[in-house]
Amino acid sequence: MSIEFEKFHGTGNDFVVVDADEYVPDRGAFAREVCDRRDGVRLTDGGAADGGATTAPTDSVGADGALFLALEPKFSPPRAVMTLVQPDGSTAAMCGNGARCAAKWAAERTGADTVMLDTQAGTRRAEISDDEVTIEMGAPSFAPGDVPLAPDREQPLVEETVEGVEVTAVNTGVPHAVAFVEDVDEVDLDAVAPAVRHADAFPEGANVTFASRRSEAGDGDTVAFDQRTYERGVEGETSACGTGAVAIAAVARRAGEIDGDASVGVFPPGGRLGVTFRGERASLTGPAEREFTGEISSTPEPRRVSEA
Ligand SMILES: N[C@H](CCC[C@H](N)C(=O)O)C(=O)O
Repeated sequence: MSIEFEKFHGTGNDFVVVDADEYVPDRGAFAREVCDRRDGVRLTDGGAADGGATTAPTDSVGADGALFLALEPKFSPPRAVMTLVQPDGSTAAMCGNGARCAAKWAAERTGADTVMLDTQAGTRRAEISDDEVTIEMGAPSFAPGDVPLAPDREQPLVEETVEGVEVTAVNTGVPHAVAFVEDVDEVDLDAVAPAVRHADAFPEGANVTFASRRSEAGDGDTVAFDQRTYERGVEGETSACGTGAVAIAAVARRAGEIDGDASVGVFPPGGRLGVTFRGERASLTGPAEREFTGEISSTPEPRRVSEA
């Protein structure tokens, strides 16, 4: 049994997108398999033909996650239920770049330029233009129960040292530990981030995001930051992370470093993301592109519990 997929990326954060109507009995096993950068997604013959492929990789390309999308086209605007299953088989409640890809996917199928996405972090409205998607990201929360922090914790975790790194904890749909440093490129992410990601302070783990302020902003931004994020579930650095970009802006805002209505440019290795706020609610803007389509020839069947 083969499964059709479309490969998208949002600022280099890349996803295998699968219509929820496809028969995938074990999504965790599927994601583990297709996201593998050594043995994961391959194009089958003809896979590029119907997708207007811009690239046709012959080798495995892997992905940062598998997005399962259940389209409900009868609503106006159309809706889609989004589930992100990560390379380790876990699900994440929200993904800013994945949501922008999901919105683009739904827009291509329906012709709509506004799409409502139902995520585990809430319903998010997305506006799609030719090359960019803007998505509502809700109000970032520093509340201990929302991040979440350890159950006995009553105060937000702000500028505290966790495993040797000074971080502030915020939930922007998923938990992030944000550290401001002089130069993100000087950080040995694989050396320092895993301990923070697994720290007792974060009972459900955390994505670990480093940021440094650029001396000058461009592109109409009031302020700009460089970003590098080590992601839970990927267990490594990704080329971009949308919830992380919002987390940087939210922490800088809380610290009084930027004005409430600032237009914030965030630069992960994969490009530029824009973050703005209306009141406490954030929006995220950036490119979302379909790269190619393909088929995966088989999907792992669910394992019996005794084999797991
Ligand atoms: N890359 C995503 C975030 C995924 C978060 C996930 N790694 C987790 O919380 O476990 C983004 O663009 O926002």
